[in-house]
Amino acid sequence: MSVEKRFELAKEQYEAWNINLEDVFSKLQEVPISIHCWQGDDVTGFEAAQHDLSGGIEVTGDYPGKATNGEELRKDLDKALSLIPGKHRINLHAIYAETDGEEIDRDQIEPKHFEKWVKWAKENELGLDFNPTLFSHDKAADGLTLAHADENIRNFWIEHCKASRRVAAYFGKELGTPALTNIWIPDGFKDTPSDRLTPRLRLKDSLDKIFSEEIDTAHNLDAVESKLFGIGSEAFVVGSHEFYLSYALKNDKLCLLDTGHYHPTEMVSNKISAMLPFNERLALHVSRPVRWDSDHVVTLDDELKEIALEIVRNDALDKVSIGLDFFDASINRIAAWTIGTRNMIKALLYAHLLPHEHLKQLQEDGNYTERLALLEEFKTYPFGAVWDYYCEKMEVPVAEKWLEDVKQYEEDVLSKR
Ligand SMILES: C[C@H](O)[C@H](O)[C@@H](O)C(=O)CO
Ligand SMILES: [Mn+2]
Repeated sequence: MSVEKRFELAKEQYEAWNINLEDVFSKLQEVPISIHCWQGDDVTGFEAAQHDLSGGIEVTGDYPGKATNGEELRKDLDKALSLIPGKHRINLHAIYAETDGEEIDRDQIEPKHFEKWVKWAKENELGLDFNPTLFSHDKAADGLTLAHADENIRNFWIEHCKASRRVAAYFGKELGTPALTNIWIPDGFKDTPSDRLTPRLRLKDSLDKIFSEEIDTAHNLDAVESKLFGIGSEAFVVGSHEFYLSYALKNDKLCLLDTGHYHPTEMVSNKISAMLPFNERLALHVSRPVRWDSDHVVTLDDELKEIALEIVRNDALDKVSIGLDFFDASINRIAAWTIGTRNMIKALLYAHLLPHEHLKQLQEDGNYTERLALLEEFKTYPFGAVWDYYCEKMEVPVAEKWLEDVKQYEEDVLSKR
C-alpha cells in the first residue's frame, strides 16, 4: 500500500479525535532542533594545538571516516540534514574555530574564526548556537576552570566565555536568529570535598563577570548546564542542578537540562512543567544515558516521548530550546545524527497526535481509568503511517530508505578519508 493510502487511513482515525494532521505538520516543521556538530568528529575540534578529550566525558569507538576539518564536517552535516525533515540549527563548540593553522588560544577567539560556518549557515538557512569549550586544554587539566582556586586560570576561562558570547552574538546578528550560548564546565572533585561552598561562590563570581558584558538578547541568549557527576568528578560537581537553577532564575538566564545529567531514576520530562511556571525559557540537551552519562544516540524510548509530550501539551514549543548531545564513534556518524534527530522529531510528532484537551479533562474529572486506557491505546494508533507521510511531504527518505544514502556516502566519501 502506498504511503499516501496508509496516511489517508491513519488520518481518519486521528480525525475522529479532532486531531488535524495538516495543522500538526505545519507546527512541526517550524520546530528547530539544535543539532550538535561534535557527533561528526568525536568532540575533537580543529584547533592547531590539539588536546586529548578531557572534562570527564568519553567517546568510545573507532568507526572510520570521521571529519577532520571544517569542510568535511559541513559536508557530513549537509548529508545528515538532507535526511532529516525540517529546518534546524547547528550547535558549535569553540574548538570548531577555523584559524588556518594559526595557534589561537581560547581567550582569543573572534567572530572571524567562524566566518566559514556563518557563510554555510546562511546558504543553508540554518541558525547557529554556541558553546565555550572549557575542557580538552592544559588550563583545565586538573578538572577545574571557572571555579579554580587560581585566579589566573579563572580569568583565562572568564575571557574565553566572554569571547564566546561575542562570537555567538555575531552568529545571531548575521543569521537573524539569536544564538544560544551554553556554558558547561567540568569542575568538581573525585573525592569528598572538605568545602563545597567556596568553589560554588567562585563559580557564581566568574559567571557574574562573564555576563557583566551586556549583549542584545536579539542576538544572543545565555544558558547554563548542570551535571551530577563526571569521570573524575564522582564525589562533587560545582555546577549542580540546584546551583544553576538558582543562578538562571536570579539572573534571567536559561537553565539547560541535559537528560544524561541526573540520577538514573530522575526524569527530565518531570522537570519541564515544574520549571515552566517560573522560567520564561529553558533549554535541553537530549541525550541517552546508559548506566551513566554515556551520551548514546537518542532512541524513541519512553522518556523521549514523555519529554516531547510535556513540551507539546503545555504549549511550550517556543519556550523550550531543544538541542541534542550525544557522541558515538562506534557507528557511522552521519547515521548517528540522522537516527537521533529523526527520533527527536518523531517524538514531537507522536506528542501532537494525542487528544490533549480531552485527556486533561479526564484527569480533572478524576477519570483515571479512561485516562490510562486512552494513553495506552494511542500508543498503537498508526503513528508510523503519519511519520512516513510527513517525511515524504518534507522530501526526505521514508522509513529506513535513508540508510541507502548513508551507505553510498560512506563508500563515496568517508571511506576515502
Ligand atoms: C560536548 C558538550 O558540550 C558536553 O557534552 C556537555 O554539554 C555535557 O553534556 C557534558 O557532560
Ligand atoms: Mn550536555
